[in-house]
Amino acid sequence: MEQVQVVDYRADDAADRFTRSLHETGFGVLVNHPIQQGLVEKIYADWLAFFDGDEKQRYAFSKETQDGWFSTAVSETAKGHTQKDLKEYFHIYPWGRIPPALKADAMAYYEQANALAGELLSWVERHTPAEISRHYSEPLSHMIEDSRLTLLRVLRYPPLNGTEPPDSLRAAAHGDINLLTILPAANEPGLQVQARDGSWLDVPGDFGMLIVNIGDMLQEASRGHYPSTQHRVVNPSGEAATKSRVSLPLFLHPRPDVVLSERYTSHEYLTERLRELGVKT
Ligand SMILES: O=C(O)CCC(=O)C(=O)O
Ligand SMILES: [Fe+2]
Repeated sequence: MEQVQVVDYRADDAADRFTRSLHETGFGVLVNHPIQQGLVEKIYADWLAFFDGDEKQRYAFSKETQDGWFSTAVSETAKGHTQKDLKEYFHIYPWGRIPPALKADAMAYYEQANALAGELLSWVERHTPAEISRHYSEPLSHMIEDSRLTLLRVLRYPPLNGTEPPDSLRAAAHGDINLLTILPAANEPGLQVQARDGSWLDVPGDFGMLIVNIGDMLQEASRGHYPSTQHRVVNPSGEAATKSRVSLPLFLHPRPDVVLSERYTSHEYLTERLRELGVKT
């Protein structure tokens, strides 16, 4: 496949190069973007401490609302896989439960990332061929306006101790469900994307970069023009296996009533996929 491009957000041709990378690989990476790296690093440090402590026990996730802490025992099994991922995570919604001491920074980040996402969606829209975009039921950036479902996930992949089931990965190969995902580079490597020939390539992820990928809902709405590419997080070995990995994806979700295609509204699509993941009844 073509390479995932690293694009300077401030360049004149940024929108063009970035959306071409999304079209060709499902991924694009930004540097010199407006998200504050200091805020990201503070969130990483504070949440690593949270996951190391006991307070998380009071935030067990709700199947109904999907907010709160998902322990390693309940974490997702990627579609088509049998082993659970080696991860725990916390789902943050502006209306949801969140430890009070962590709330202000998380909300500040949510606002910044959501604002940037709106702009990136308008880049995506502007660079969609007319024969595709005429099928969008509304402008893409409208689809996320006032959405209560856009989700900030703080992920913690614990150190490995050698007792992990064989074949289990930090995150098994999967496509994201939502429209677009915005992901600051994690504190440790491991994220890979699948090429058309089936091989796995490292996603550029120097500290400070911002990784963006297409989700299944945008693939559905764009009739495949923007592909939702399989990606995964591989297990570290040696010294790196003793370290936790933390990452912070924002999953942009449309309002539930948004029509994605003739087959699906966004609500129908999400419900079907959460059932498959085993986190909803
Ligand atoms: O942790 C990462 O780098 C990626 C996480 C991811 O792909 C996901 O949670 O959907
Ligand atoms: Fe993902």
